[in-house]
Amino acid sequence: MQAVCAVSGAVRPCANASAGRRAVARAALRAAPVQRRAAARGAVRVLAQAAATSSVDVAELNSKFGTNGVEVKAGRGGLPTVHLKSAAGAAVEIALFGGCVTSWKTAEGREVLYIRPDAVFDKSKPISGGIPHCFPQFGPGAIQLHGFARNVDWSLAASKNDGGNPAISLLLTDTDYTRAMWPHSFKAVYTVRLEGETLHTLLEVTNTGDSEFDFTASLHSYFGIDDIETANVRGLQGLEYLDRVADAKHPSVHKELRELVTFRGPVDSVYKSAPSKVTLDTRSGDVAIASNGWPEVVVWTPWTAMEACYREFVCVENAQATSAVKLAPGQSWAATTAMAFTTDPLVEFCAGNPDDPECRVYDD
Ligand SMILES: O=P(O)(O)OC[C@H]1O[C@@H](O)[C@H](O)[C@@H](O)[C@@H]1O
Repeated sequence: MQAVCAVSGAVRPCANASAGRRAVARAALRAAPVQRRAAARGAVRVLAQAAATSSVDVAELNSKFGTNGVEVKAGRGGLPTVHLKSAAGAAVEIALFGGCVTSWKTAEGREVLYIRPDAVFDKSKPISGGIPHCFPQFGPGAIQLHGFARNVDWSLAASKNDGGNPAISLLLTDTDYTRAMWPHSFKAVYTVRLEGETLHTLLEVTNTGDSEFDFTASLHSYFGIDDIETANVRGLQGLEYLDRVADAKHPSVHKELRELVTFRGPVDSVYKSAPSKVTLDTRSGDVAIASNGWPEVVVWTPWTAMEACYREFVCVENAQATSAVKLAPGQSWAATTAMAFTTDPLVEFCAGNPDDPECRVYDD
C-alpha cells in the first residue's frame, strides 16, 4: 500500500505525494473543522539571542528610523537588527550586518527561514542562514565564494509604514575594503517590506563609477523544512539546470524531468530561465516564491556534509548566477521577490484527526 504522510509517529518519506495529499486534504477539510497544529517546530529553528551589546548606537538608529511597525534593536551577538511587524501580525528581522533577513514569522508565529546551528553573529563570517546576499559574485570566481555583501555592514537608509505594512531600505556602497576586492563604485539598495504576511524584497544595484562593471548575485534563502526527505520544490520541470555537486566550476548540464524536485543526496543545481514562481513544499506548508528580474533558481542541500542540520533546511535561491549583469556608468539593475507561506491543509487536518485513514502511515 502506498505510504501516506502523517503529522507524527514513525513517518516514512512520502515526497511525491503532494498533489494527492492536497486533494485528500481539500475533501477532508470540507467534512471536518481544521485543528490548529500546536507544536510550532519551526519556531525554535532560529537560535536564541545572545546577550551582547552593540557598538552601533541602536537607540540613535531607532529614533531616526523607528516608526509604526519598525524598530531597531540589538539582536543576536549585539548586531543592530531591524524588526518589522505588519498589522497582519507577521514579523521580520533584518541584521544590518550582511543586510541579512534573519527571521520571518507568520502571524501565528511560525518561523519560515532557517539559521544553521553553526551560525555566528560576531562578524567573523557571514551569517549562515536566513536570507544573505551573494553579491557581486555568486561564485565560484575571482573573489570570496559569494562575494562581500553578506560580510559587511549595510546602513539603514529609510523606513516607512503604509497602511500597516512596514518597509525599510538598506544601503551598501563601495569602500576601500570592497574596492580592494572588486575595483568598482556601486550603490546597492535593498528594500524589505512586509505586506500582510508576505515578505517582499527589492534589490537595486547602480553603477556609480565611470567604467562598466559586471556582477552576479543571489538571495541565498535558507528555508526551514520538516525533513529534507519530505520536502520538494515545484515549478522547475522542463528547465535546463547545471548540476554543480561534483564540480561547481565545471557543472554538468541536464534537463529537469521531475514535477517535484526531491532530495535523496547532495543537490547543488542552478536552474536557468526559471519561471516567475516556484514553490517549496516544507511538508508543514508551502513557501511560494514569486520573483521578477531574477532569471535563475538555485537549489542547494549539503546533505550529510552538514550532518548536524541538513535535514532541517534547504536553500531555494533567486539568482543571477550563470550570466553576469553588465552595467554601464549610471545604469541600474533591479530584481524583486515576494514570498508567502501557507500551511499544508492536510497537516492541519491530521493534527486534529490522527486516526483518520488519510492520516495513517503504512509500510510499503
Ligand atoms: O556559504 P554558505 O551559506 O555555506 O553556502 C554555500 C553554498 O551556497 C550555495 O548557494 C551554492 O550553490 C553552494 O555551491 C555552496 O556550497
